[in-house]
Amino acid sequence: MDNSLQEALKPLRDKIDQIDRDILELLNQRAQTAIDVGAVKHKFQADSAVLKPEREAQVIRRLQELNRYGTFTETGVRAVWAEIISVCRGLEKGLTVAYLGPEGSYSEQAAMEFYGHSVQPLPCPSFDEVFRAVEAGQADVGMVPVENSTEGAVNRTLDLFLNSTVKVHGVRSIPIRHCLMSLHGTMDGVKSISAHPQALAQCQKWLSQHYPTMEIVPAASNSEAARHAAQDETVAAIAGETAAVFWNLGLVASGIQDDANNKTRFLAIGNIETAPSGRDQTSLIFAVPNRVGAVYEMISPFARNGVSMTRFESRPARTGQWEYYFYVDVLGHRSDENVARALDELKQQSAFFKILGSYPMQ
Ligand SMILES: C=C(O[C@@H]1C=C(C(=O)O)C=C[C@H]1O)C(=O)O
Repeated sequence: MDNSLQEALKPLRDKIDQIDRDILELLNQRAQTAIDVGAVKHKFQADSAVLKPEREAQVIRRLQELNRYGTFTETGVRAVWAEIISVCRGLEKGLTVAYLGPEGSYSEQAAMEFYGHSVQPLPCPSFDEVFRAVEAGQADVGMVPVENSTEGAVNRTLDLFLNSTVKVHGVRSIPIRHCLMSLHGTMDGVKSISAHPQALAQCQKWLSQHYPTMEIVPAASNSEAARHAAQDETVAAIAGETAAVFWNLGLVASGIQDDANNKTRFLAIGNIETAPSGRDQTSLIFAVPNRVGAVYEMISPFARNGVSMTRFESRPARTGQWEYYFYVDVLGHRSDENVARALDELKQQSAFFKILGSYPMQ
C-alpha cells in the first residue's frame, strides 16, 4: 500500500523538484538584475533611494492582475513577491526597519509584511523612538500604527507626525487577533493581566466578562507585556500569537478582541518621496483659524476639485483655545493636477499645513 502511494507520488514530486529548479534559476536572474538596477541608480544619482515603494506596488499589482485566473492565490502572490522583492532590494542595499518592539509585536508583523523579512530589524521601546531612529538615520524606514478599527486613532502617532520631518511612503492594514497568554498556558496563579492600553481597550468586554476582578496593568507594548509574562508566572499578557511563539508562552484564549474584524492600519515612514504608482493616496495635516464656518471653507477645495476625502480626524492643538489639527487622507497623488490644485487652495487658507506624503494604496 505504502509502496504504491510512493510510486504514484514519485512523478509528481519529480515534477515539483524540476519546477523549483526553474523558479530558483529565474530568481537568481531576477536578483542579478536588481543588482544591475542598483548600479544604474547609483551611476545616475549617487544618493538615489534604493527603496522605490511605487515600483514595488506596481510590480505586485501587475502580477495579481496577471494571476486573476491563476490557481496560486492573490494573497499568495503578494506574500511571495513581498519576500522576493525584499531579497532583491537587500542585494542592492540593506534596509534597517524601526518599529515598536520587542520581537513579536503587531508592528513587527506589519513591517515584515510590507518590507519582507530580508531587512535589518530595529525594535524600539516607544513610537517616539521609532520616529527618532528614522529622523536620525539610524533606521532607513519605520512602521507605526495610526488607526484601529475598534479604538480609533493612535493619538501618540498622530502627535508625533505633527513635529516630525518623516514622510509617509506606504500603508498596511493587518487583522489584529488578540490572545491571552501566560507562562504555563493557564490562569492558575495569575494575578494580573498586562497589555498596551490600545489592546486592553479592544478586549474590554471580553475581559470584564471573563476576568472582572483581575488587576489590569498597562504596558509599553503588547510584546513587552509578553516578555514580562515570560519572566513572571503571576502575569498574563494580551498580545498576538507571534508574541506567544517568540516568548514561548502558552495560549489561554485566542481571538479575545471584542470585534471579530478588528484591524489596525500602519503607515510606513522614512525620508523618501514616492512617485505616483497609479493608485495612490495623500495624507496631510492642517489647522484652521478659530472662526465660524472655517472647517467647512477649508475642505471645500477638495469638493471643488473633485478630490475624495477618505479620512478626517481631529486632534486638539493644546493651546487651550479649542483649536484643532485635522488629519486628512485624500485619494490621488499630490502631483495629480486636481489634488495639487486642491492642496494649494487649502494651503492658502490654513493656519498650519503639512503634507505627510503621497503613497501607493494597499
Ligand atoms: C529593483 C529595484 O529596486 C528595488 C527592488 C524592487 C524589486 O525587486 O522589484 C523594486 C523597487 C525597489 O524598491 C527597482 O527600483 O526596480
